[in-house]
Amino acid sequence: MPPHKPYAFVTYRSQESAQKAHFHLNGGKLMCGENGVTLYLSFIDSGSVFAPLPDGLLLVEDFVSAEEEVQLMAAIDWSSSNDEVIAQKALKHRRVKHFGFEFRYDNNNVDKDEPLPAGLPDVCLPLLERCIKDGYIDIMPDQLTVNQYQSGQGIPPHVDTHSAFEDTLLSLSLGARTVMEFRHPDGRVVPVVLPGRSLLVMKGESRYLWTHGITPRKFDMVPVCDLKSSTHSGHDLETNGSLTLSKRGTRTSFTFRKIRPEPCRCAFPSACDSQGPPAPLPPSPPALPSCPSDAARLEQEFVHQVYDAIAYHFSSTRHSPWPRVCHFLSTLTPGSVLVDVGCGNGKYLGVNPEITAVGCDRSSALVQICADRGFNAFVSDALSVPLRTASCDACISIAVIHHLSTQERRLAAVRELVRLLKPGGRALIYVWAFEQEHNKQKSKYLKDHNGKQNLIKNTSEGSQEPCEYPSKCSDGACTPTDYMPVTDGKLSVHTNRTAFNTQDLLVPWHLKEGKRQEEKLETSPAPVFHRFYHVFQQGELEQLCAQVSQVKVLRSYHDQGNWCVILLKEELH
Ligand SMILES: O=C(O)CCC(=O)C(=O)O
Ligand SMILES: [Fe+2]
Ligand SMILES: [Zn+2]
Repeated sequence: MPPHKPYAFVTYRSQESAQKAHFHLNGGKLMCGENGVTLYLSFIDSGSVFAPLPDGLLLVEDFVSAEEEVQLMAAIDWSSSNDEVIAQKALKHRRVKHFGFEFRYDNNNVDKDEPLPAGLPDVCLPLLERCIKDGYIDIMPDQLTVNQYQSGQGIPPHVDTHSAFEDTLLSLSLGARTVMEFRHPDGRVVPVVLPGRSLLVMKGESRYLWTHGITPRKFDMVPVCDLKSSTHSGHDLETNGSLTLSKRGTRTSFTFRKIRPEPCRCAFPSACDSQGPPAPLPPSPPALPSCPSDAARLEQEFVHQVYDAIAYHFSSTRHSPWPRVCHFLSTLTPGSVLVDVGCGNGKYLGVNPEITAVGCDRSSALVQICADRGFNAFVSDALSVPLRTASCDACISIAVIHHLSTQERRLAAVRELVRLLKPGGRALIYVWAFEQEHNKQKSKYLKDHNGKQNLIKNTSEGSQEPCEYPSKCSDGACTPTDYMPVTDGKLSVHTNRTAFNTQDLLVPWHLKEGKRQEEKLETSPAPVFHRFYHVFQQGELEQLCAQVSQVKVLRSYHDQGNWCVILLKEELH
């Protein structure tokens, strides 16, 4: 049982006995004291802990002796603040010192023309020579970053900038054991136990494609065999496959890197800043999905990956909460539990301070932005939210369900929202409307659209993406069949500020990057990403909700280019 955590891990010898325990214990009452407690069980896959290391990753245990460890630690003077000599930064999560070149966390790069006066400390040279002799690296590193983590501190998942450093990264761990997580873009996670005095060599795929990071926490779950001294080898029967907790202490790491003089030419362009962002235009637009796995793939590529890539820019265009959503939130009674499914940057999570608001989003980059703003948010798919049935007084899902690519999945998303609601609870859903003009009123965006300036903007506050009202639709005579996907079955790419002529489409997002990238813009155009949308026709959202049992549509309305419903979950009789 991790200290101060309200849960425990239990390991079973076989899957059958684990299933049996789950069946008999989950939801059961345990009498203790007057009230008793309810047990909730869920399966945790410990498989990843025993997964093979990512390609190109090598862990060399006992790379330095205990004496060398002492010498290396002593060589770092944390009290000095002489920025002329070495760049020292007190980062929120850990202490950092740079030698050779400063690594700048504002642009994630190094000033290659401005070496620091102090090169690598002399004590490092013997062990670097050993690295060359043993074949861990080919060239002598010229940059060193020393990180010091107290128990509970960490470093966010990242790939060391390709254009800044050559292939091989060496990370020497000193002091306390910790766990570093490697994540592949396909979702695989491999925790790697780093004992003190070990050397981690990251090359190839593990360096270029997988992110590495240390989750800030005070205890790690580690295989029992990793706690034994390295002289005791062999996984005996008792401990084979068992996990235990390892308490974190202070860990100091020396990361040695070689500055890269030329742009990176690695074989992983999707993660390579030298080789630009992924193909700006889909070479061949995808077709509407014909099976569930196609649908999931389409959304993965044309929704999830895009939001992760544009998260910061997207968030900077989403600051004002929409008034009618705020009004809904203000009607919730104090103490209500609200979940915002697809919460984006969390702009609705703080609107009503008298309720408990929790957000979730598919994009971990957006969830990170929520966390940075002090909101409760977690990564989750809208089709499977890890919250208990009937646990929420209210749900909102604003501009989310239109990103699902089949009717079944949009229906499943509504069902999932309703599942979360307590009987008597209410849900508010917004989806982007095919009709951008309602009751002869253009959406706010269209009214605001009066100059070239707006043309480069992706969005305006109060409305979704630009769309001029389709002239042939203005009499309301269009039927759904007029707007089926285009000819060859491929999705069409929507041209901003032109009429929708189909309900299923790809909407471009022109990434406007930060200052550093603006400089780059002079030579290369802003990258364009494409998001899948299914824009809803009048009545379609209500029809969808009508298929869900135990819920009724309290109200439906058009708000600034969106169709909206408020649902009420009925009491069971
Ligand atoms: O602490 C470590 O081993 C890794 C540090 C790291 O990833 C970095 O500074 O880029
Ligand atoms: Fe790193
Ligand atoms: Zn690269």
